[in-house]
Amino acid sequence: MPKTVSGFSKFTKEEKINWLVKTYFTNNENAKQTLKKYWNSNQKLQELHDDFIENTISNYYLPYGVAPNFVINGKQYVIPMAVEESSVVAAASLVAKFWSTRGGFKANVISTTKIGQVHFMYDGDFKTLENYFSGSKSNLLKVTESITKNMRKRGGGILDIELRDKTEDLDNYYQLHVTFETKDSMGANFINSCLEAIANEFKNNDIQIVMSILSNYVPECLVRAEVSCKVEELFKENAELYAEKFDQAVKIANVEPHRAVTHNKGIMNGIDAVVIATGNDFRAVEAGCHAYAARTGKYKSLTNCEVNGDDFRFWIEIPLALGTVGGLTALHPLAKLSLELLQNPSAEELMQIVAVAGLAQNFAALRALTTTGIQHGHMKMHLSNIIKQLGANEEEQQYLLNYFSDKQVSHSAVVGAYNELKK
Ligand SMILES: CC(C)(COP(=O)([O-])OP(=O)([O-])OC[C@H]1O[C@@H](n2cnc3c(N)ncnc32)[C@H](O)[C@@H]1OP(=O)([O-])[O-])[C@@H](O)C(=O)NCCC(=O)NCCSC(=O)C[C@@](C)(O)CC(=O)[O-]
Ligand SMILES: NC(=O)C1=CN([C@@H]2O[C@H](COP(=O)(O)OP(=O)(O)OC[C@H]3O[C@@H](n4cnc5c(N)ncnc54)[C@H](O)[C@@H]3O)[C@@H](O)[C@H]2O)C=CC1
Repeated sequence: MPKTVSGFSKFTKEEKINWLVKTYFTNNENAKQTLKKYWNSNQKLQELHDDFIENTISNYYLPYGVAPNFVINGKQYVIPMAVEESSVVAAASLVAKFWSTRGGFKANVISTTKIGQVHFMYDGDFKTLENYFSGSKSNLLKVTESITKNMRKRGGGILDIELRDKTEDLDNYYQLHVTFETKDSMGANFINSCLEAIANEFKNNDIQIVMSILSNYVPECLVRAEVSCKVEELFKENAELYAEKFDQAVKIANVEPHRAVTHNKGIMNGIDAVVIATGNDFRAVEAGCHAYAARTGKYKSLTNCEVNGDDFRFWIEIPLALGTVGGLTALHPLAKLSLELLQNPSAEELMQIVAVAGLAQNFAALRALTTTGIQHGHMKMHLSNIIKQLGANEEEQQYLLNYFSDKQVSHSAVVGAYNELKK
């Protein structure tokens, strides 16, 4: 077993790679070459990426695609998507085009409040704590003034500080529950700085601060996106039957968590791709969306459907804490480019775009699932990946793509056809 390494963080990049390949790889040169192949030839750009995180030894890049023809609240968009999974961008593009001739997507932001909490322990009389809190509340706001000054000028800042008694859940546990408006920033660093200043001012001999941190659960930072049309506009044939099956698919996701998780994974295919492309924090968005899906105590669909006579309506309501300033949004050249492609949206507009991407993705998946089945389209897009994995040359690749143009694609069918060709 390799020995623990000390001082690794102080090694140069080259030294880190040398240590790694010597310790963990049998073919040192090959591993080194793979890592180096992904370095950017522009040294400045590479240094920028090196500095995003710690112990950077290479870049791990995702394909960056675009889905054109989105119409959101009457405005045209090309949506950037950073994602590794085939058929996601194709599905978004297909659905964007489909809805562009049916009134497009309608989206609106319901609320934009973010939350942060100072968690603390207190083993005394609640009335005394309440009095102490109300006596110090104005001071708690005062100590954050230098941090919130610019945000207040933008119309944001701290909205309120509440004392919450959580002793029913955990002995001696209380919170300062703080609400924020962070305008065009996601606000994580801003919120955390405010919370630490508040905690520092609030603590006393009887109050033990445990931690001060924003919450990634933001049910009051909500966005809604919707599509609607007449049932007969939905499907070329058997529209009523397929609309009913589509509706049932959503209902199933609402009652069956195993299905709901996959259903919501499909939604996140669209959401994460845009969140990543715009330099936002996809872990925060993922955690918040799944918590919202489970807000009733049961994990459910993030989308809803209604078929009312001739009318079809399909919508999503999700919490999204996004930024169009701060974080990596201006620092990562591709994130910056994505925002420019989206015509430099405000955070609220970006919330609408991301919600639409999630809804579009779910529409594509449900339409495929309830009609042809998912594998038909997905495997059509995945075909070239399978062919490349087999090591087919250009000519063989072309032959196999033609061969499968009118056949069902599966991994074993492609392997079979390739082996036949090689005979
Ligand atoms: C895959 C499609 C789009 C094929 O759909 P199709 O009707 O066979 O496509 P087409 O070849 O007739 O082309 C029509 C349009 O689709 C788009 N399109 C088509 N091909 C491409 C391409 N190569 N590159 C870019 N765009 C493409 C594009 O907009 C194109 O229009 P055009 O540009 O020609 O004017 C369709 O079958 C589909 O939407 N399937 C669903 C795919 C899906 O949901 N994938 C997600 C991954 S599966 C998963 O992870 C989630 C899941 C499914 O488990 C979630 C759940 O269970 O709910
Ligand atoms: N739990 C979590 O989600 C955590 C996330 N993070 C990271 O924090 C980063 C996001 O934090 P932020 O505070 O948003 O970024 P940030 O620290 O880059 O700050 C953004 C700043 O931009 C300024 N600003 C300029 N114009 C503005 C406008 N129009 N509206 C609002 N602010 C404007 C404000 O001073 C604001 O504080 C992300 O990279 C995220 O990954 C950090 C800690 C925890």
